[in-house]
Amino acid sequence: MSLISTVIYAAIVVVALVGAYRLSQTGKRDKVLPPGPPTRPVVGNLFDIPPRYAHLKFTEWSKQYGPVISCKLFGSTMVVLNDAGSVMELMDKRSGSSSDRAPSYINSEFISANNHPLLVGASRSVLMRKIYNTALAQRRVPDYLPLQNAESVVTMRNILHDPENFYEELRRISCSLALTIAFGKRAPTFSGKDAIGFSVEHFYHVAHAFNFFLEVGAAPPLDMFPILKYVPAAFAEWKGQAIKLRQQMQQLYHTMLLGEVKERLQKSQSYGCWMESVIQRNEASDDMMKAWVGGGMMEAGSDTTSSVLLTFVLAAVLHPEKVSKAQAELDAVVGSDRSPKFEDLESLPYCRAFVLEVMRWRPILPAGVPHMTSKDEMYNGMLIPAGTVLVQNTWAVLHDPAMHDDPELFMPERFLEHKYGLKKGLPEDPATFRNTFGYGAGRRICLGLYFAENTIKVMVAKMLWAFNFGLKIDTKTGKPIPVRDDDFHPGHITAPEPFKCSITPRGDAYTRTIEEELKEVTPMLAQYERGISA
Ligand code: HEM
Repeated sequence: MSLISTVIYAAIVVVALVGAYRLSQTGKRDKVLPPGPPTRPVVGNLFDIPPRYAHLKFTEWSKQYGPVISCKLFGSTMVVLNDAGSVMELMDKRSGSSSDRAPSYINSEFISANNHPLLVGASRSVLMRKIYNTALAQRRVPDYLPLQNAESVVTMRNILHDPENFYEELRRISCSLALTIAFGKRAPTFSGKDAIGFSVEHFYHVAHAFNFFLEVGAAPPLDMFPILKYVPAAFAEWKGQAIKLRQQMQQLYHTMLLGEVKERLQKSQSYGCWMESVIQRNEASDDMMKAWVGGGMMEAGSDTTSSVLLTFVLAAVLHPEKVSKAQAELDAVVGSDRSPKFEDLESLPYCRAFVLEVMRWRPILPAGVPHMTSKDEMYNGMLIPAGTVLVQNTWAVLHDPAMHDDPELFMPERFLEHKYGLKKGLPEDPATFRNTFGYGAGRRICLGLYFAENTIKVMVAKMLWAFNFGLKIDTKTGKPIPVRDDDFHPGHITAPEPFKCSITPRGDAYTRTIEEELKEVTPMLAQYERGISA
């Protein structure tokens, strides 16, 4: 063997050994990282994280390894924060370095061209958040109270007439409110199409398809193995699905919704809605961004609010004794001649506590929306490297037995005894806890928080005032149909799986008031019914 071939041979051996060593280290947890479940070579903890209810697994691990745990997914690191202290320190206080999002190849290259407000990186999110704040800032949201009140009256009336349809109705109102603010028109029914062909049903169909597509397993792990991007379309089913979804979303957000507003402005007409000002102020970089700003408001606002309202119905069905307490309060403060309004909430502490407990008991984004760190951070002697996916385990924070008595129990009373629903004696200091963990953290905290809170408070107060809730009786067996308190559908936004229940008016006086109030709000809502075909 010549000297040259010996050198080449030796080099090949070295490269192979280095490669083998690197591969054997892939998926391994470095000692400086937060602790976590044992890793496997190469894949790390990939197969330990269940695709369904991952937040429960993280909570279980946190009992074994401590409140801050890490998981390895091939070469990437994920850190899960399971208590209030670590979320407030790392995500709230140090939000300058924890407000990025992990890149998603499918979203940026195929679907939204990096325009989805929830998924954009930290720097682009600054512009998007500025645009959203022109509609959703705390000082703006009182403007929407008359609309929220009127739509809630419609919902009470629709449930009164068709109680079995409560699931669709709660989805309708949540979507209709976002639609009205953004595009200046309402959606009076779930399935009906308006003049441009928009329907709530179709909107949820497309939004759910997008959510499911981004879930682990729906497409190959392209962000971890970029080489998979180059697999020809004939062998990669996901490419065809992604292209179809992009077409559907562009048709809905760009052609239909944005197109309608632009056409109106070209004719010098105006509904005075937020998207008109987004177009006129021209802050968004291009039309695609404008379309996603509008569509994103609908997406971020509809499924979330409706999931909380559906969770409320579930809690009300399972806890009639708590409903009775709220009704006693409502009868004393409001009576039956009118339904409660937002202004009454000041005098309705039990109803407010009911809302807070619904959101604590079953948070609808139990594992939040993951952030990504942009620089190394140390926390209690552990390293959280730049590029770590940071998960706020909202479920664990709100079910922490060190903070909450009997966290699994539905007990609005805990919020009467303590501002944050914590154990007696724990401080009521805003530096140690807050009631908004369900809305995320730091610089990426939900932009619709104030608006959503008002919708939920008004709706919950009105529903508690109007209806009794209970189990449905099976007409064949004469027995109540059981309802589970833990049957929530998978996905990062979760809601109770459809369930049967009985929702009945509390009496004739309440029914009469609902019908009367419907007449009062109808003219106000009519202004948002332009362009709605029969
Ligand atoms: C109860 C209802 C709602 C809940 C529980 C909720 C929860 C959340 C959560 C957990 C996030 C991610 C925060 C983070 O990354 O830390 C988020 C983001 C967001 N939410 Fe909400 N949300 C609700 C309603 C709404 C509504 C009604 C709107 C608009 C009308 C809205 C608009 C947004 C937007 C635009 C973002 C993206 C913020 C960003 O990534 O910078 N949300 N929401």
